[in-house]
Amino acid sequence: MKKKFQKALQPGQTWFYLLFLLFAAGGLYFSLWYGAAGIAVCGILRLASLRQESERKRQVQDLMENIEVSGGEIKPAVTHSPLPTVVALATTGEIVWANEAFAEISGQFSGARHMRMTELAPTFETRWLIEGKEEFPGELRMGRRAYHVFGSMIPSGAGQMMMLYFIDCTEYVRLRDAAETRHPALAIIAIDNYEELMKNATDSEKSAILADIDRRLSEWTRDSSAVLRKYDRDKYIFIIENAELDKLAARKFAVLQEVRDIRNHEGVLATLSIGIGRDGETLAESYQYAGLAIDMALSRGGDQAVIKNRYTFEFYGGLSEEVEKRTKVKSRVVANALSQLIRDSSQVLVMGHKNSDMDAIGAAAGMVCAARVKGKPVHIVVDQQHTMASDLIERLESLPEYKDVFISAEDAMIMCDFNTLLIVVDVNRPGYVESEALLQSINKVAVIDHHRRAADYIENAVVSLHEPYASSASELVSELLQYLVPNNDILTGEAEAMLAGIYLDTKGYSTRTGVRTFEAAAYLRRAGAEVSDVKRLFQSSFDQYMERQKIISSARNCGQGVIFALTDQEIDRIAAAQAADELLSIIGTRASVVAFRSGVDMAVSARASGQVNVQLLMERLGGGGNHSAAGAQLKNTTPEEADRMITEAIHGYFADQESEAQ
Ligand SMILES: Nc1ncnc2c1ncn2[C@@H]1O[C@H](COP(=O)(O)O[C@H]2[C@@H](O)[C@H](n3cnc4c(N)ncnc43)O[C@@H]2COP(=O)(O)O)[C@@H](O)[C@H]1O
Ligand SMILES: [Mn+2]
Repeated sequence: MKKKFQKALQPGQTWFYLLFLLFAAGGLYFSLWYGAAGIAVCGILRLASLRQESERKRQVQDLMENIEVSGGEIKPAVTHSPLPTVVALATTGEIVWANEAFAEISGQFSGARHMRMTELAPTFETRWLIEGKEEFPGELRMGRRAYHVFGSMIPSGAGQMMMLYFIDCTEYVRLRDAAETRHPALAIIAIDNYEELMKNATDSEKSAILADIDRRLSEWTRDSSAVLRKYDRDKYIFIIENAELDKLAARKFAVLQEVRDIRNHEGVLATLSIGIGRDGETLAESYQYAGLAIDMALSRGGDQAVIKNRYTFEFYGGLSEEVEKRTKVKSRVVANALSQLIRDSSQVLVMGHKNSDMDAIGAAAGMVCAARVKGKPVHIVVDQQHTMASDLIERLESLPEYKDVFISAEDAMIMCDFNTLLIVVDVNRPGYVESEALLQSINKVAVIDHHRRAADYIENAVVSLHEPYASSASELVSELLQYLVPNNDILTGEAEAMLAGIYLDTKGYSTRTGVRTFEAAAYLRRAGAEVSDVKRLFQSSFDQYMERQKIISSARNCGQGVIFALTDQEIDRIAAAQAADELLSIIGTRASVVAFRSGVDMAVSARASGQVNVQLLMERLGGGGNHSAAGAQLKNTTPEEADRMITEAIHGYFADQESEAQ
């Protein structure tokens, strides 16, 4: 209604002139002259507009009559063509000419003229024509039917025109959609903690737990036409049609919560991981996607569902804390493979993440030790202007073995050859490594990391040790070193660097520690690391202490046990991380979030304990990290925008968690 009214009052429309005339006639009452002049102006304008309109019609007519194919006029052919055809103004989409076939499909025989294309087909747009393409992307819905639309631009005296042809594809779209909804997706379901659940259980308890999991899985799929089969003691294969899968996804894979209610006599909860592959060209490809998805679910800590399609991963769940589930066999196998790789390479480069910290540098020092003992030239690639480990780097640089070991990414690019081995530590996302260009230039890459995976991770690594249950990259490297070098070949400075990495990520052995963490620490202690020397690396400067206190004083309680502090000041990343750590120690706090300015961006550090997963919270802001420590970088964002975005992310996270729990 509003649109019609606006259109009626546009210049060129009869109503516009009638209204004008009414006002001018009203003027007669006040002054004969002004009234008469008004009526005359209105008449002149109307005449001019009629002339313009008829000129435009003539030009369009000319245009239609002058379109020729092989020298023959096609106007009658186009007019009577069974192919619905339209000529419309490119600027407004106003239809200036339509043939009989278009009038039939649009149901607007004479009325189609002067209507806009979007009035007939709301999703119509012209970007494809402007970009020089000949086909509208996807299908255009008009009424209850779907069309493939082809077209081109035609310059004319009446302005830029577009000529559009419509081919009915309703039946094709119906068949394709039906095939897509019935297309099978494949899933692998794994009991995450089978060993732990069954440990010390009697035979009857084991059977009861497994029967309970089987029953809950069957009930979950009962109303669908899915097929569920157990193929190993702790694994199931699951085949389901896409439409049914969408329903399970909409209910956030409720079986994850259902199974979490099962516990053994020691109180260990059962958790599942579900890896789903969909949209593969073949069943085999969907199965391959399912394999990647289950690996992804497990490497993010389990207790979640991951869907992998042709383009991306989607994540559901993952709220519980990860449970340690590692074997030393993997470390030994990786150590052997790394040893071989180092021996076969011309040189070794080691690289951590951007804004490297003591864990990244400590782990890198461990790898330098392995390469040095094997007699290979080795360097650590680091941006010394942007590091949180400058004191540690300085200490290492004072050792004769570390003279010229630290180099910039630019120098590394010049230095590397086709037989260089690049070892990436403490990071698995390509966009977060110290130098993405270097990562892309080297084809022999090994990855050693303890962070949960996000949708993008370094693919095609020749060797990968990825353990989200480990406290730190330094813990993993210490474990590898036990198989790679004799104990007395490790320099005290290297052992202390790795111990500093463990100390950092466990916050002085208070979080994320497992038996293996202490074993690694004991090994480093035997290699000569002094705990008091390590602790000295963590002393804050007076400025850092004051910055930390300043940000803590801006904290506010967001409810749900979340404390949020934001400052528009540019502060040291370490001070922000420490503030987030400290806020978490307030009684009743389940998560802390600290945001601060970093150039034109806003940086975020988040920490959590227990049930809150700050990795999922930070992923809402494009960041990542681990269950209990995560971060994000909000590009080109003001403090006010960051405040709004973070608050929304916190509310969104808890709203999702509540809907999942229902
Ligand atoms: N933009 C991002 N995208 C993806 N992931 C990100 C992003 N920003 C951060 N992350 C990940 O989040 C966690 C936590 O990062 P953080 O900066 O909050 O904390 C790290 C260090 O800043 C902090 N740290 C360094 N030195 C000290 C110190 N002397 N005292 C206290 N704290 C310190 O420790 C955190 C180390 O994290 P790690 O790299 O995971 O070991 C992190 O995973 C980022 O990768
Ligand atoms: Mn790190």
